Amino acid sequence: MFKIRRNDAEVLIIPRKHVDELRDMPETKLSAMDAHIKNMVAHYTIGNVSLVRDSDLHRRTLQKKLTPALGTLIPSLKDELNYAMQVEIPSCDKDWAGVHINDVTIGIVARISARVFVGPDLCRDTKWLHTSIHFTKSLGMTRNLLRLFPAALRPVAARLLPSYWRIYSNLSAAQRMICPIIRERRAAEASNPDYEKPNDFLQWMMDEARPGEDHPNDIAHRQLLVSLASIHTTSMQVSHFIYDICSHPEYFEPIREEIVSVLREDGGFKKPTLNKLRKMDSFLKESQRLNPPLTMSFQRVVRKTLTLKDGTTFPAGTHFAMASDAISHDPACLPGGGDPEVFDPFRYARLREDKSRPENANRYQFATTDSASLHFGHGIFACPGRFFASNEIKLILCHLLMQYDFKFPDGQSRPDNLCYEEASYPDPTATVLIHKRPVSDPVVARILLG
Ligand code: HEM
Repeated sequence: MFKIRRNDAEVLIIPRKHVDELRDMPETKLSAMDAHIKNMVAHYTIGNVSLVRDSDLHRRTLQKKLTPALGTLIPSLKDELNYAMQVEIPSCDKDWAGVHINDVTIGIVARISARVFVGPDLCRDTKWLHTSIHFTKSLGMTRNLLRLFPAALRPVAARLLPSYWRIYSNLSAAQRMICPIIRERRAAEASNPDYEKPNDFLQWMMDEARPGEDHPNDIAHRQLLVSLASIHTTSMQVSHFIYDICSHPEYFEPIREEIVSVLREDGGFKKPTLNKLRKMDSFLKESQRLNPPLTMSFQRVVRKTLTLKDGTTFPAGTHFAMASDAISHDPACLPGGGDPEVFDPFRYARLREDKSRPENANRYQFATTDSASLHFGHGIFACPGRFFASNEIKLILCHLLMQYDFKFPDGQSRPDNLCYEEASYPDPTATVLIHKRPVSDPVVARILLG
């Protein structure tokens, strides 16, 4: 056990052996949200901290409404994806085009997520797309800068940062766009017994909201917080995948063969289709293992002094985390053995297909967490959007990989990731070359393009 000193806080790194005892401890004892609030410097970046501290409306809605609806969302995600690819990918039919792939993936993810979050009209509104993307950028920048200042100076420092003011102008813009929609929907529901409610995350939050959680301004703010939690995390994963497959081009064919075989077998994107893409799932997990979004995860703040079974005591207020990146590089934590420094994208697929271990079939998936795989967190406060993220990423990759070839420009290799404190990002300035390819299988072409 050791402490690391971040610019703004001391974080205790605890051993992996404790994670199973801690994973399901209730918020009253151990708080994931208190850690998020500290990490986000939320008194400045969110402002109304009680929105997230005293209510879990968006987490509840993700778990109770979004995840169970995943199978039914594929047609609208796919529809928006075809449109998003036309808008976000430059023309490259005749020749290779250079792109900053991270810009492309942010654009695509923001658009298709918005289709599910706010419905078919607002998701094509460039003002909404700009607001949801730039809210995250401004908030991230403000958080990083404010972490450099002692708490006493933050009230002054925040007001000197243009990014701080941008957070609140993005929030006002979101409220101006979302609040009238909420009011219209409520009025329609109250006045028309045959009113059919829209099937989007905004509506699910409206339905799920308890008294005190239902003010339109707060729902709009939450909608931005869900964008914050989802757009950049998901698009970074797609960018890492593209960087990794360009570094290991021998994997294009096996992944494409799997897509063709699964789509032909199912005749389209049916409910189980994306789960059948085991090689792609394994590639994603390996890519995340070596390029995690955070080097330390499972961050929690102890609310009441806590004594574990082995006598270890954490005083109230302790902020701890697991060294999730170091764990990913520990040979003892690598399922199936092997060298953790080697990029072996099908290592998890092989484990799942091992007929002598039928219990493995549903383990080691991209979206599953365990004490050795902590990049979505773990336990009751693990990322509630990870199943949606996994589906969305696979759908995007099926379309991108079947319709485009990718490679690095001559002489360029995988760009190093950028790091700031515990956060790590794919280099947004690296260029990838992209070229349209024909989808030769007619069944797959109809499914993807239809
Ligand atoms: C590859 C993409 C993603 C990654 C790597 C990721 C990672 C994480 C991690 C590490 C946490 C903290 C978990 C913990 O402390 O145990 C988290 C929390 C969270 N994630 Fe994700 N996430 C992703 C996508 C998404 C998406 C798509 C959504 C929404 C649709 C989402 C919504 C959230 C929310 C709301 C929380 C805070 C949970 C709370 O309220 O306690 N995430 N995520």
